[in-house]
Amino acid sequence: MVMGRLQITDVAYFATYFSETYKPLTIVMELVRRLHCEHLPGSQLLTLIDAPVDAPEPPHVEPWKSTGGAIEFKNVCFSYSEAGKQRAVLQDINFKVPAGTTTAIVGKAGAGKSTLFLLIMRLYDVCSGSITVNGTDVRQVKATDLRQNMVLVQQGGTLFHHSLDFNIKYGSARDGFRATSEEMSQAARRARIHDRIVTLPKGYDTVLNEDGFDLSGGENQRIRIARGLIHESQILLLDETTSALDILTEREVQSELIRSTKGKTCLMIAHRLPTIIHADQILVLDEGTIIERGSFAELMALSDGVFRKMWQAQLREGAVDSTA
Ligand SMILES: Nc1ncnc2c1ncn2[C@@H]1O[C@H](COP(=O)(O)OP(=O)(O)OP(=O)(O)O)[C@@H](O)[C@H]1O
Repeated sequence: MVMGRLQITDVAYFATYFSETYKPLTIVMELVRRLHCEHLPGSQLLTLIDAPVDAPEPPHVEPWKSTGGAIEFKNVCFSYSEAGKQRAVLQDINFKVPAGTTTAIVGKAGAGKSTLFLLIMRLYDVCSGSITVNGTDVRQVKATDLRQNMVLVQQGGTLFHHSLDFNIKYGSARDGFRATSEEMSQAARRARIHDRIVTLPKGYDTVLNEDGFDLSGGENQRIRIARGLIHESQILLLDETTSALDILTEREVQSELIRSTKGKTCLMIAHRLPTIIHADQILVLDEGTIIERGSFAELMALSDGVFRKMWQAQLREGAVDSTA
């Protein structure tokens, strides 16, 4: 079953991701955080764990680096195994994300949106069909090589009990913490958190939960956005990234995200629809199938369309302003 190799940063990265959904892994997360932050410098830890990855990998694969960020799903079906039974979650999913474009994914809770990201990152393999990144089937490359080309920023998630500097630069951990202080503050500016950080007595050296500084949910989210922006990857996976922000800040951060992700392939799962107006394509997912697709204007032109109804519902709730 297992053939790959895992580094400490991968453990931390995916434990962070899973800690939201799989509570037992918060224990792993805590362990990693302690190791990472209290005992050794991060750079030394990069090679500390060389443990197997729980994912099947083809033998003897050459190191792989994608030269572009195009993604394609072809006839993808996927089921989770639940109490020994298979439960179908995605059926016959087909879509293309050309390199450098933005695709938004919307749909009800449980529709299967986040599962698409898990499959792209190969945390699970498709049951049938295929997913390619820049033309290469993701099952043909090492998971670590694949993930080197992408970054996931999600709604929840954990920051380290360490300085803000470390927490943001952690986005470049897989590149050997190569990010400079200038790149870090640039990413923080884009995520609209720089101005807040520089008002703190210790600035970027402020240690979270020490130095009298604790983060609000929105600030936490902006630090993680800055961390995501610092990572030099061709593919950005944004899962409800700006949902903890108030509407005004969300708009600001969103427009910065659009600016800073220019040229990168971006997939974003969004609940608040005004944040995805400018996406090149929007996919509407329902119970594991794509029921509508098109640009914002195309979907709004469907008089009885599901997207249009979602928009109108949000308009009534006040989540959409009529001038958006
Ligand atoms: N590890 C798992 N094992 C079994 N079922 C799972 C697992 N993860 C997710 N599911 C189920 O698969 C379905 C799709 O989940 P997914 O998280 O992809 O939906 P989603 O559209 O992202 O939902 P939300 O908007 O609430 O985040 C849901 O019914 C969920 O309960």
